[in-house]
Amino acid sequence: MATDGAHRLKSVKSLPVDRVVVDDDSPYGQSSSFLRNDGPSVDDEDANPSVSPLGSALGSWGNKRWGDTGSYAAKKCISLWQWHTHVIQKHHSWFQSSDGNWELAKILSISGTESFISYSEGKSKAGPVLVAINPFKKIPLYGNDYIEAYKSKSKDSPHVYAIADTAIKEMIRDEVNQSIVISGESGAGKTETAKIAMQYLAALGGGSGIEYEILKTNPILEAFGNAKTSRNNNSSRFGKNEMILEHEYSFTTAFLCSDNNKNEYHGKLIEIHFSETGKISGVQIQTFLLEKSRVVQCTEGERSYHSFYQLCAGAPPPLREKLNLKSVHDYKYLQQSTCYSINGVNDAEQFRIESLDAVHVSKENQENAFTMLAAVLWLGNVTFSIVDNENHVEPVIDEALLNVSKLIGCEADGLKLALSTRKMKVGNENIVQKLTLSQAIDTRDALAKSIYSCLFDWLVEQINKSLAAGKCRTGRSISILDIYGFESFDEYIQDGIDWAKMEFEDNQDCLNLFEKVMYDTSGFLEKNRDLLHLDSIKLLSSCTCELPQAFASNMLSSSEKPVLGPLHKSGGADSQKLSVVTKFKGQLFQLMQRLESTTPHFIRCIKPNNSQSPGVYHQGLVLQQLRCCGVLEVVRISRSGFPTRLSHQKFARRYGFLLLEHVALQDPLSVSVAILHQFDILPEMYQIGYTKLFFRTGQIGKLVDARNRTLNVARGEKSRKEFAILLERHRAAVLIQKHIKAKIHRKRFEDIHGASIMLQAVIRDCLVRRCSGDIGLLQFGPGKGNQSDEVVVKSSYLAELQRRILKAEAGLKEKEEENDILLQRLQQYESRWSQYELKMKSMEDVWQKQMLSLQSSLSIAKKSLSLNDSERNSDASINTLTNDENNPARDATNVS
Ligand SMILES: Nc1ncnc2c1ncn2[C@@H]1O[C@H](COP(=O)(O)OP(=O)(O)OP(=O)(O)O)[C@@H](O)[C@H]1O
Repeated sequence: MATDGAHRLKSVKSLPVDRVVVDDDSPYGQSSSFLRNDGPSVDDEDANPSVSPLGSALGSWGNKRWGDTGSYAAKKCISLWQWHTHVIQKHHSWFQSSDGNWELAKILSISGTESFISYSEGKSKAGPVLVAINPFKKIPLYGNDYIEAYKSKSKDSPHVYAIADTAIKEMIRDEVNQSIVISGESGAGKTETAKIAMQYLAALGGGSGIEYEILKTNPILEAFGNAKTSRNNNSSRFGKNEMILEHEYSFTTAFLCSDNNKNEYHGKLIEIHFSETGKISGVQIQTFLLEKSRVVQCTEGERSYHSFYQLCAGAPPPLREKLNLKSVHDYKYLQQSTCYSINGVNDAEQFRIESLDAVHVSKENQENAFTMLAAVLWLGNVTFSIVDNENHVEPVIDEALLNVSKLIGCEADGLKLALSTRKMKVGNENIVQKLTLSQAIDTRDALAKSIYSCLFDWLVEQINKSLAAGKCRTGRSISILDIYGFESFDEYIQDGIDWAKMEFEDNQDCLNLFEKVMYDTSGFLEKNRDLLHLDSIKLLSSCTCELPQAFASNMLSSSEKPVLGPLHKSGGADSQKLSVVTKFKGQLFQLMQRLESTTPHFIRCIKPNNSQSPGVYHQGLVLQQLRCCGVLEVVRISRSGFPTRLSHQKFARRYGFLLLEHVALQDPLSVSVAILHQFDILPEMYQIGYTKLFFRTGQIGKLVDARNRTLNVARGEKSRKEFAILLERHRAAVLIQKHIKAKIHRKRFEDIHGASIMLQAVIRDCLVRRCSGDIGLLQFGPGKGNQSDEVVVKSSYLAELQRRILKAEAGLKEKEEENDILLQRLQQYESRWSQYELKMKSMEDVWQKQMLSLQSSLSIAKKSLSLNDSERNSDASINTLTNDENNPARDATNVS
């Protein structure tokens, strides 16, 4: 899905110069005009039915400003494609070539109704919305290498990873919760995209092992919440809203107008919590109404929930025996559609209890859950026989009825009564009303639907308990939602912002119409009346099995809540007023509340064909989705609203240090205003609220860049200081070394010198004594001296000589040892010295790099300054669509 080509709105190959006549049937404009409004438009009120010829259209573009600072105010009526084209280059446009395909091309010249164009390589980003086309096959664009590439920013092409990366980085940087809103029609790839986003977040925020458990929630939710539909073999029946598809404004209106019989809204919100260190600390899953009707009825070619088929095919023999499981062909709820299998899917293999193990659902609870699945299947086989001439019925006591009562743990008679009678209070009297066949079938099906949906909710609750964020929770989270979000005005109003300055197409009228109108619920809402009568709830609460009891108590407690729910005790006129609309509104309100505090990022999934085939691209279908999906709406809202919001405190704290004059002691509002002035932010580009500052798309980018640059300079300053200290140390070390070396050498010299002198003295002494002995002999003469005395003198002299020699040798040895020690010290000093040298070298490298990066940021800043100047004087709006770091437009993702 996220190939480069896939993320382009359309991949275009280079073709030779061609000659085309602008097609009157262009989906981007119905005549040769580029200003026809035949799709989602920037501003409908400017739609001009009197079309302009191509030449003048181009001419008029040349005078328009579509940059960040001008486009919000410009009122033009151009189609999405034209808009993109225009953003790329004003002389580019989309043309239909002879093979019927639409290609981006450069207009070389125009002659009358003919234009000479050159097809070119087209790259078009859809601003704050990532457009992801489902490839319907595995593509090598995911996994660790890609995660690393996006993490290190060595890749920045549009990708789900890029969106997830931005979300996680903005969460940490801004300390604001983020949301990734994934929308698209059934089969467009929302579920897969959500998984890919989760994969990235798990890789970046993983480490504790919880990321593995989080990823394991997907197979569980898919088994119990997904089913094969005509549009998607693995369609989430809790994570989608088929009604959006047909109506672009909002799902609220779409819901009303839908001709889809299911009339059920589905949704899923996965909230991933992070610890202070940016690691995942837990997850919270919120699912909205499950498509319950699928449990008891599904249309031709579709299937019920995967869990039923997986259980029947994959349950091990002991479990099979315990639940008295049969083949899928034997269950009436599954028989209706005559579709039992999915091409290429082995249901037995999909029966994977290790996922339940991974999220710590106990073996006992796993078996309880499978028992409920079997009970639902057997309920569908319960039949009725007419017992009187008023068409009243009673369930047939057969294998099905007995199995149900055994599986849920109730008496067969109790079940029989609950399915065929209804206790009512008329006045002060309690009466028992027998049910007709259709009423009994409704009651049976309502019980089956309730058991299944309660089971689903219970499973989600188990997952949430198991993966709840513990003490490490910081309150920061990224929510992944596969449904639309839209701008809320409440925040503007609360902050005193004049939101009349924003040109929104408000659908409040639709909402109002939708709410204050009284609907006749019979017929329209018939299928949504999952009314479970008190008798059935009482039956469940009387069951001996744990789960039915828990379901009953949940249903009773939710029925006591003031918000209208699916359950009404009376089952009378009041419950008829109960509408899906009310339920939907409550859910929507909660969702909006939750999302309002987040910075949203949008991914729009596109289905390239309806046959779920790889390599097949239906232009019309894609165009229709682009038109209906609201991509343009999101872009428009993000550009016309004030999507970037920061409290005065936060803004002052973050950017205050950039101020040239010292205003640190002033209040945050004054600091904020001073910053805005210093950076020449045009007054129409922001609004100052009571508590927050509101910025139009792209404005904050300038400040972010300045902040980063200044912080980089500060980092350079720090390195310089460190370098100076090291240099000083280095010099000191050299000096010390010099002195030590000199001292060592001097000492060595003195020692050797001393030893030599001593040796010389000893030898001289020896020689002198030898001479003096001879003289003595001569002097005393033989008669005067005594021979033995002479021997004594000589031997004592020799002994003295030896003693002195030994002493001199010992002295020498001692000196040598001292020398060794000194040499060792010298070596130590030398090795320390080389370490210092290495450190110095690396510091020099760092220093060099920092100098280079500073130089390059300086030149970028200079360039962007000169670009900004030239942008102000031209209509270039190219930058507004890119999410480039240096591009202010990246803030466009901050749409609420
Ligand atoms: N990125 C992808 N790579 C490969 N195949 C994909 C990708 N995205 C979607 N698909 C294929 O398309 C099918 C439908 O996708 P997915 O179930 O995510 O659609 P969806 O929009 O969630 O539909 P629904 O609203 O019905 O639940 C998937 O089962 C898968 O076969």
